[in-house]
Formats: sequence, structure tokens, C-alpha cells
Amino acid sequence: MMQDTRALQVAVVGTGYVGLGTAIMLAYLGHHVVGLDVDENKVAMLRRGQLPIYEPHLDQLMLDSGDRLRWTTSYAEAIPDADVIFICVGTPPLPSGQPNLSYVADAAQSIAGHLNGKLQVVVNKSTVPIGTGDWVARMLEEHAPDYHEGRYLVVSNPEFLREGTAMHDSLYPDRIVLGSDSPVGIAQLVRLYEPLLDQSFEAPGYVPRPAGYTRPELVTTSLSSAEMIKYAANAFLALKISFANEIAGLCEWVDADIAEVTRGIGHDQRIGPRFLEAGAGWGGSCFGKDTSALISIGREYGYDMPILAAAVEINRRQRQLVITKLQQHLHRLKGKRVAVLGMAFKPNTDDLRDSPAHDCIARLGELGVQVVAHDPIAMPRAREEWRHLRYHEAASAEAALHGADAAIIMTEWNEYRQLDWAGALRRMRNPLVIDTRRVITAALPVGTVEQIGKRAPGVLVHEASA
Ligand SMILES: NC(=O)c1ccc[n+]([C@@H]2O[C@H](COP(=O)([O-])OP(=O)(O)OC[C@H]3O[C@@H](n4cnc5c(N)ncnc54)[C@H](O)[C@@H]3O)[C@@H](O)[C@H]2O)c1
Ligand SMILES: O=c1ccn([C@@H]2O[C@H](COP(=O)(O)OP(=O)(O)O[C@H]3O[C@H](CO)[C@@H](O)[C@H](O)[C@H]3O)[C@@H](O)[C@H]2O)c(=O)[nH]1
Repeated sequence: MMQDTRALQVAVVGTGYVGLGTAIMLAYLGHHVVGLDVDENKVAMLRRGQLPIYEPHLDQLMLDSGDRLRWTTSYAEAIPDADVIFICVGTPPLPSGQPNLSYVADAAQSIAGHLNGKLQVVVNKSTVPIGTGDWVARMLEEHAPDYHEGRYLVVSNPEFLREGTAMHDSLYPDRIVLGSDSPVGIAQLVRLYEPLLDQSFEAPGYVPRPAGYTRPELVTTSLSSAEMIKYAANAFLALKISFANEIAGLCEWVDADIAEVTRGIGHDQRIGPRFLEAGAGWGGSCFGKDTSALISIGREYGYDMPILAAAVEINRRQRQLVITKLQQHLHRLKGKRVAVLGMAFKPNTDDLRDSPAHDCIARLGELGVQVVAHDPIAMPRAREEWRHLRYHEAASAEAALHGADAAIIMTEWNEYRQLDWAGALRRMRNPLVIDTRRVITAALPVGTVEQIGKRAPGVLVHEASA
């Protein structure tokens, strides 16, 4: 833990996935943090010590941050005393593909109204189009009680955490990007992140420091470059997955296995093994939104981005492929009962935003299928957010599979990997599994397991030949 003399007063505006992680991590490192949200229910929950989202270890880290952490809905309470103010509000997509910046604008104006006229650094962590940082700086100047040109320092500090491993990614990041034209602003952020940059904090036992990890790279850039880095990173990761999915499709025609192929290319250090897992396509709150945003930013300048557009199109095709594979085995879907295992967009989160499972359940509904869905964590959230979908909830994966005509594994939860698949398949009406995430690794004595990027029938071993 850092010495208290280095501790800063921090305000974090927006307590969603990013704001909560940021606030709790900074308090754990020794700073005094107040998290602010306009959502009164969220703040009330946080004050009771409850988290409004599911993220592994976040609750433990919150407990270990002790009384350095407070929650409020009041800008008047959070802003005047803060040395550093983070903007972590949402930037969801508009129908045009451009991000909705109204939450950032509201937050910036509310912050401006409570600045104290002394040195305060406003840090933007929300993912925003290039130029937004300058726009925020102008808003602060215009809406602050006294006009102080150049006094309100804005730094872009994009966030690279992944949901499900947010605490690990926050405590042991690959890099910290700080973009600003103000050396004073950068220096304040270097001071804030000192425990991370030096890795001088005591690693919590439940999120241990990875073997071989030393410290993050510090990357200082202009405001615009930092904003671009965030979009470029997500776009590259999304297109890496889309590339794997495109090759996976060809693997099925030529009788190759995409898992073997990506293992083979991933050992080339210029390529790397990560983010090459073929499957039902990428989802989540960021990749779809950020690729669309980048394409629409290009469009503003009359600049085409064909590689990115292709990555998005392949992802759309990949989601449809799941249903096509089902149709190849079950010719008439109407009236059939299909188990969908996994609703969250990836394991270890309850986030349902742009989840491939959503499109799968929606399409099955259109085809007259009776869907029985299960997720170890995300079902209560789906009850609220997926009211427009028609499906039945199953109490367990086994219950979803019982009597089903087919199953689709959409999310690679550990629980599904550990299932007694041989037993579960025997209890299905028709033992067919579309395993989009390579959850089933062993040959099974019964049934058909169809996987992405591997020629059908995948790991099929019929009872007769077993
Ligand atoms: N979710 C991720 O994994 C992730 C990772 C990196 C970057 N990002 C980016 O970070 C930003 C936040 O994402 P998120 O997933 O945490 O969003 P979120 O929707 O989970 O949370 C945003 C929060 O901001 C609050 N809010 C909205 N307007 C406000 C205002 N004026 N004042 C105070 N609070 C306000 C909302 O009530 C909500 O709690 C986005 O730009 C996103 O692209 C997200
Ligand atoms: O090889 C892979 C890796 C991921 N995925 C899918 O890609 C999506 C996104 O996964 P992941 O990137 O692990 O989760 P996110 O929490 O969305 O994190 C991404 O988006 C965040 C928000 O911007 C960034 O901060 C992170 O760096 C970036 O990885 C999920 O649907 C995964 O199933 C694959 O299909 N194949």
C-alpha cells in the first residue's frame, strides 16, 4: 500500500463496469475515492455494500479498500475536493453507429459546475471519438463558475479491461495510456498510478500477480492519439477473431480443424495465440459499438474502412451460422425444443449487451422453436433485459438438456465444461449439440457434437462404433 502522503482524492463519475472497477482499484491502491452515479438505486446498493454487477473478486477488493471508498449521487459532494476526476459514463451506440455522447456531455457539464478553481485534472476513461477530449475541455471552461482558460486539464486514459477478468486486468495491465497536451496533467496521473507502475502494492491473494509479470508500459501520447488507441485496439482484436472465424469456415470445407490451425499460427510470435478462438462470433458492449464508431468516424471524413467493415460482416454471418448448423441436422425446427446454454456474452460476467446468445434465442423464436435457456449467473438480468424474447428458464444445464431435441452451447462457462455430457446426452430426446465454444473436448459414446471450424460431425462417435 502506498504512503498516505502520495494518496490523492479521486472522484469517479459513472459506476458501471468501468467506473466500479476504477474506483475500487484506486481505493485498494490507497487513494481516497468517491464514486458518483445518477442512478440512485445503484448508489443505494453500493452504500449497502452490494455490487450492482457480477464481476469476480470485485466484492472482495471492495471490502479490502475499507473506508477509503464512498458512494454518492451528488456532484456537489464529489467534485470540489477531488484532485482527479474520472469520467466513466456509457457511450452506447446510436442507430447511426456513432456513439451517444450525451452522457459524457451531461457529466462534463455537471463536473464543470462544481470545479474549485484550483488544479484539478479531468480524466476521460469512456471510449469516445477522437476530438472528444478537446470538446470536454471547452465544456469545462464554458460551464465552470469562473472562466479559466487552460486551467482545466483533460487527460485521456482509455480503459482496456475485459469483463470477467476486470480485476486482474486493472491490477496487472499490459500498458497504461495517458494522452494529454498538458505535462502537468500527465504528471498528476503518473503520481496516481505510481503503485501500479511500480507494482509496489501488495497483491491480493485472490488476484495474485501473474508469474513473470513485472510492470505495465507507460505510453504517453497526445489526447487524440490516446482516443484513437482505444478504438484501434478493439478494432484489431475484433478483426483478429473475425479472421479466425473466416478461416474456420474454410476449415470445414477442406477437413482441417481451426483449433489446430490457430495453435499452429499462434506460435509465430508475430501473430500470437490470443483472440483467435473461432466460435459464435464476438459480442459484448464494446467490440460492436467501437467497430461501428470507427467506421462512422471514417465516414465523416469520406474515408472507407473496408477491413473493419468485413470484420463486422463476418461476425454477423458467424451468428447466423449457429442456426444454419442446427437446421442442417434438424430439418424442421418448428415445435422442436432446443436448449441454449449460456446467455452472457462471455463467461464470468452477467453482462448481456450484444450477446450472440440473444440473436440465437431471438431467431429460434422466429422459427417457432421452444427455447429452454440457462446461464449460471446472467438469468436474473435476462429476466429484466430480455423480456422481449420468448424462452423458458431452466434451473440447471441438466434440466435444460432433459428431453431437448438439440442443444446449443453459446457461452463457455466452466460449469458446462465440467458437465457429465455422456449422461446429459442420453437424457436428451435427440442427442445433438451445437458446441460453438469447444466446451466438449472428449469423445462421447452417444450423439452428435457439431463444432465451429471442424468438419461435421465433429467429435461424433456413434454408439454402434464406440
Ligand atoms: N464495459 C467494459 O468492459 C468497458 C471496457 C473499456 C472501456 N469501456 C468504456 O467505458 C465506458 C463505460 O462503460 P460501462 O460498461 O462501464 O458502462 P455502464 O453502462 O455499465 O455504466 C455507465 C454508468 O454511468 C452512469 N451515468 C450515466 N450518465 C451519468 C452522469 N451524467 N453522471 C453520473 N453517472 C452517469 C450510468 O447510470 C451507469 O451506471 C464506455 O464508454 C465504454 O465503451 C467499457
Ligand atoms: O478468441 C476469442 C476471444 C474473444 N471472443 C469473443 O469476443 C467477445 C469479447 O471478449 P473480450 O474481449 O474477452 O471481452 P470484453 O469485456 O468485451 O473486452 C473487450 O472490450 C473491452 C471494452 O472496450 C476492452 O477494454 C477489452 O480490452 C476488450 O478485450 C466475447 O463475445 C468473446 O466470446 C471470441 O469469440 N474469440
